[in-house]
Amino acid sequence: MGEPVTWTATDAAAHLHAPTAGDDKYSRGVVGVQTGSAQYPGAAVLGVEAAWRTGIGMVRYLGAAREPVMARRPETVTADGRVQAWLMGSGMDAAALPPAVADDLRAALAGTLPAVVDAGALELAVGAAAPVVVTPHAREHDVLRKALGLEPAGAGRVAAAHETAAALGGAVLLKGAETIVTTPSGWTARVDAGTPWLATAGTGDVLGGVLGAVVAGAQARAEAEGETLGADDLGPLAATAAWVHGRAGVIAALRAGAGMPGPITALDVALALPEAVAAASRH
Ligand SMILES: NC(=O)C1=CN([C@@H]2O[C@H](COP(=O)(O)OP(=O)(O)OC[C@H]3O[C@@H](n4cnc5c(N)ncnc54)[C@H](OP(=O)(O)O)[C@@H]3O)[C@@H](O)[C@H]2O)[C@@H](O)CC1
Ligand SMILES: Nc1ncnc2c1ncn2[C@@H]1O[C@H](COP(=O)(O)OP(=O)(O)O)[C@@H](O)[C@H]1O
Repeated sequence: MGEPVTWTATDAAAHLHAPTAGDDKYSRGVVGVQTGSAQYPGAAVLGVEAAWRTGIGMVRYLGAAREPVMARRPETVTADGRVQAWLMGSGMDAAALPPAVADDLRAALAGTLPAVVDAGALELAVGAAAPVVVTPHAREHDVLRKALGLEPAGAGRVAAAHETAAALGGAVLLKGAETIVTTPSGWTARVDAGTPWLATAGTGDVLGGVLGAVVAGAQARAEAEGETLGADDLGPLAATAAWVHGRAGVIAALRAGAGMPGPITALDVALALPEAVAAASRH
């Protein structure tokens, strides 16, 4: 494992791309979203909102929470079709995945398109053919490690996250006050751009949407060059998403407290994403 880099605004800016005159909605990337459930419809709304507000050509929502998603974001497309990356698992309970949903997730993970795998889909990432980036919090990390035959992580978060990435053959974004991102080859970053006000329900679902949009955009650019993303490419993209999410949390908290950090909701974070993206682009 290499020495962890500290991810900065300049690093994030290098992985965020404003549209140009030559772009159209497809060239900017389409993210296919399989999130939410009857139990957790809100997670789907939050991830879709976040993907749109990070900047993306199209969000294709194919999960079980179409009604609330469309009520909030009518620009979302619910028809099946081509995508450049998948976002899956937020707002799903692994123990209660309907068989048809599990089949759809497995089919996506058996393909070649990059996938952002969160919450209820994490264990399905084990053995995936697709390049994956998983986004566990501490407890989900231990559940994933168990599925990989590893012991609980303990205190050494960086080493443990890398061990998980190597065993999985995928990138790992380990959430917490400090976010760790690491890839199978050993590339590792620390991202500490946020605020403890982010410790509120649904902010992880927002992060999933940010990362889905960033990965779909990068895959669209790779495809235009006749290339495709691999698991190691997903590390810097994940660190960028964590930076943007953290900065959006700070912007939202300062807005909520009229200049001093104040309490925020996950939707506040999603609404602050355009300013966070613009803040990175200034570097
Ligand atoms: N509006 C919506 O639709 C929302 C939907 N959501 C969706 O809900 C689903 C379940 O997600 P969840 O992570 O909240 O798992 P849940 O089964 O409640 O917790 C089980 C136990 O895990 C632990 N634990 C939890 N967090 C931890 C952490 N950060 N770091 C360490 N440990 C942590 C804690 O155990 P303890 O530490 O208390 O023993 C807790 O009792 C998932 O699909 C998600 O996307 C949420 O995003 C919220 C908004
Ligand atoms: N104390 C903290 N300081 C900074 N960021 C935090 C803190 N606690 C949590 N976060 C961030 O908030 C988000 C929480 O995600 P997650 O645990 O998945 O919550 P949820 O499942 O409710 O969406 C992550 O991006 C995490 O890094």
